[in-house]
Amino acid sequence: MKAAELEVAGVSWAPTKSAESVLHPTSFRIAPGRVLGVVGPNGAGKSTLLRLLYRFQRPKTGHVRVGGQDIWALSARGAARRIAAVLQEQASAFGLTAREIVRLGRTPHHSGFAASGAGDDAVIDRVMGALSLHPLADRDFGTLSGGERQRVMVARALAQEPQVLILDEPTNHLDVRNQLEVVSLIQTLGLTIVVSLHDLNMAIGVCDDVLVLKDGHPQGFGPPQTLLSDGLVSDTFRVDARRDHLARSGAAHFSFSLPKKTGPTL
Ligand SMILES: Nc1ncnc2c1ncn2[C@@H]1O[C@H](COP(=O)(O)OP(=O)(O)OP(=O)(O)O)[C@@H](O)[C@H]1O
Repeated sequence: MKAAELEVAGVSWAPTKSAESVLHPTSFRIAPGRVLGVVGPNGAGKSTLLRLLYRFQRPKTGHVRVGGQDIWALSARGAARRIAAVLQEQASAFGLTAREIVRLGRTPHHSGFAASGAGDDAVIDRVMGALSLHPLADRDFGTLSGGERQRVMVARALAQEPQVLILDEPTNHLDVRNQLEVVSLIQTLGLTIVVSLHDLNMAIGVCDDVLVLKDGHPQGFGPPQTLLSDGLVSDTFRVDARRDHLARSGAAHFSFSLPKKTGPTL
């Protein structure tokens, strides 16, 4: 799989008939193979931005370019060969086996009614192996655990052989072991990745750069080690945030508390 540059130039979005934008003009550029984390409080606009990146919604202003090409100048199939997404809600996948779901990732590579071939099987075997899914290949998706389903959906996205991978809260509902596995996978894929994360400590560990959003406004973009200061995090999340270094590993680590209330107490 070959990574490509992702360029986001002045994109904004508002619901139809609404004058109010939920995402205000946002710009950044990610070099091929870099990992961008999108962080911010609930309702900040993270999923909205991600929907623009995987061409589910058209931006009200601005452009998204992959490898220099505007994704809306491509066909839906052409875009799906370059960008794949792993989303939080996957209800439509019930009733199929794990392998059948991974096979769906090959659809953008077929023209017309062409059947899938040996090349597809090789890709499917490879990505299922990478995610340790062979033992689950014939299981009905609906019978899998949350962590197993997440691995199947990542495999389906990788079967698309994209250049850019979008992950919306990929560690939600996962136990510690599965969270670490997803994180380690993200770090080893070599794709250009945009991942929304609620866990800032995870963002520091995984991401080359982070974009901080608040109320649909970008608050900053840059390497997490320098961008995520106590002040920016406290202000964005309306908490008292304190960044320390873990004694054993020396890794940066945030802890949080509610701001002390001023004024009369009960
Ligand atoms: N289609 C829509 N119509 C109206 N409002 C919308 C629509 N899509 C998103 N919004 C609003 O835009 C804001 C941003 O939503 P979004 O889901 O992007 O936030 P988020 O940062 O992903 O939040 P969370 O962390 O809670 O998942 C919210 O107030 C949401 O209600």
